[in-house]
Amino acid sequence: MPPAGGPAQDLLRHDDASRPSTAGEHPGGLGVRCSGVVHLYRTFEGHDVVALSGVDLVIRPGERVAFLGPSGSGKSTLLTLLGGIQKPSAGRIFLGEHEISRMPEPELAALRSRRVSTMLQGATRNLLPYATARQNVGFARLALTRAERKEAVPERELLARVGLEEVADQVVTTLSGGQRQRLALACAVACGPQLLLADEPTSQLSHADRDAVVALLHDLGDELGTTVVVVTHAPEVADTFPRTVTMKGGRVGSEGHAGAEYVVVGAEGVVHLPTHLAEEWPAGTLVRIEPEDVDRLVVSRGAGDQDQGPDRGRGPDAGGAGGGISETLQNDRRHP
Ligand SMILES: Nc1ncnc2c1ncn2[C@@H]1O[C@H](COP(=O)(O)OP(=O)(O)OP(=O)(O)O)[C@@H](O)[C@H]1O
Repeated sequence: MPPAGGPAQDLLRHDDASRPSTAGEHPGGLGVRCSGVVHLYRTFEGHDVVALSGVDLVIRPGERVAFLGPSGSGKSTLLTLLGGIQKPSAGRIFLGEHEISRMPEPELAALRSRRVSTMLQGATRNLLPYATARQNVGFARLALTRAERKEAVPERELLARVGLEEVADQVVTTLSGGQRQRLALACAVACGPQLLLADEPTSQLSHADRDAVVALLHDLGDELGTTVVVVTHAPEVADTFPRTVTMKGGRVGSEGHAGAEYVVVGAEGVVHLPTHLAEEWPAGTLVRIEPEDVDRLVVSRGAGDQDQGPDRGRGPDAGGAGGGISETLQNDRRHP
């Protein structure tokens, strides 16, 4: 297994210090700001599906974030919006100073080809299947000028750094799943992006391939300051990211920072209950919210709820202790 264990600067930097590389420019990361982002899909039958229902999110330049959340919660949709692949139905998205939600397509295409790389779910969706590994990297670099291409890390060297030197001239269809994913990553970083978005980059990989891909993603962040956002279902992958954003029902439900989990207050003061409580206190349940002090709320399901809540027909044993489950919510000001 290749460079995963190697020094961080090995990923893209050219060995010959006298020859500058695209990677050597250290362009830094691109920050992201989403405000009230809503996205609807129209199905063939003409129904609207609400994929995102009001996402407010800020990602700082150079941050590394893992998007988590149940299937259908909107992770992939949000990633494609950040990558400028789709435009939101409503709301605003900024990458750095640029508002991509209103950007004309030619400008958006330039951003996508030079500054933002999106790895779609499934390595082969990002690759030309009947081209060789080396040709794929060459294709990914078409947006570079001739001079920039000359300065960039040579294709073979880039492939060596993701452990694919031996298979540089093999066509994609002959590569293993892990090799394809590493090739997709090499293509994604080939122009030295400032924002890398990767949807399930480790799904269906062996543990060794998964760890190698994750290490490469972090190397990119270390080396170029690239902002890295991944969608993942794998706790082993999420654990390597300093920040997690958990999507719930089309918006940001909670965030993890340095191992602590925070519920996120949404528009109009809406918060999601922790999952274990949401099951016991179904939608429509009446709760009391009482301030205990300035940074603490007590949320309790009162006795009256048994008569008024939506589960009133479920009997006294259904869900929770009618007389007094309570949860204390604390606004932790240590949160960055
Ligand atoms: N092309 C589409 N047409 C219609 N509905 C769609 C389309 N793509 C996604 N959806 C719907 O939008 C919602 C969000 O989907 P999305 O794929 O973003 O969620 P996700 O959290 O990434 O799910 P998963 O973890 O399964 O990939 C889901 O209800 C999904 O069925």
